[in-house]
Amino acid sequence: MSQHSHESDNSEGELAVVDNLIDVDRVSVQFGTQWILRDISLSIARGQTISIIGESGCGKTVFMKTLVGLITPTIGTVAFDGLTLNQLSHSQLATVRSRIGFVFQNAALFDSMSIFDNVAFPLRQNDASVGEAEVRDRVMQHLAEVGLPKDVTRKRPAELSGGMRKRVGLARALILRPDLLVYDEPTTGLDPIMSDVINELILDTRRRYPVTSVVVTHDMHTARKVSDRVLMFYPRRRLGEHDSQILFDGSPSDLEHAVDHRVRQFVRGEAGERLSEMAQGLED
Ligand SMILES: Nc1ncnc2c1ncn2[C@@H]1O[C@H](COP(=O)(O)OP(=O)(O)OP(=O)(O)O)[C@@H](O)[C@H]1O
Repeated sequence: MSQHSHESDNSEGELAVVDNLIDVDRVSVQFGTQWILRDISLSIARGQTISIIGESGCGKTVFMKTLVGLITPTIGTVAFDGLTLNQLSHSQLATVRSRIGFVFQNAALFDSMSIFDNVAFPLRQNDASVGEAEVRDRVMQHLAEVGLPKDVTRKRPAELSGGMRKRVGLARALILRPDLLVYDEPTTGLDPIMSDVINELILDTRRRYPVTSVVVTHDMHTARKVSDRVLMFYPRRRLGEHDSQILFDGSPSDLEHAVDHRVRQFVRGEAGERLSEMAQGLED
């Protein structure tokens, strides 16, 4: 159990141990004169799958990058497994990154490499001494887990469909057995059936490994289906100084009945007051 675990009362009044992989403490991020994130504090429990939703430009990607140390907060700290990211050396940060698997929106495969070499890449990069027999075993295991046949290994990414490329991206993200998996828009650009295949794979991956997952998505079906918890961000510039930027933090089943009408509008896909704002030329 890590040092930053703490005890809290559960509903029965007993003490339950809460073990967080990530602790975000009063984080704000500013670019130029603009605050993109303001005073965000939250924790992500080990094994939790959390979806981040919210309109374009609200800061989902900036938040995700801050979680993994790609952006240093202007104010506040992010701790990964008890390690405060902005206090780490480059090599310590690289070690933390090797514990994080990224599933990128466009799969981000290397076009000139075979599927086999794409999936093997993080393994070979991370540990030059790993033998080819082990590389082969692990690549084949992870390709099988994402439902890809053996004969894809020699192909190049361009020869596969978008859905297959996403699955290769997931196999590659899993090969180092990460503690954290970050999915950036995992279903964007896929048809509804293939989107559901990816949703099932996200669920299946969680069943197979005790991984913590953060899913940045516009797809409400994905957010509802794969998450234990949903966070809805709102653009900082549209809020008053003391308003919370997280409009919703809870179970996906509670989204429809959220107290805040902006959450209900978002999940139902209703433009609401934006239409009148646009008509008045106020929309940015
Ligand atoms: N490196 C940067 N420098 C300056 N501004 C940035 C930078 N990265 C993001 N921004 C700004 O921060 C805001 C939030 O961007 P972000 O990409 O996090 O939005 P998002 O919620 O992920 O949107 P989308 O759903 O469209 O991907 C935007 O106004 C964007 O222009």
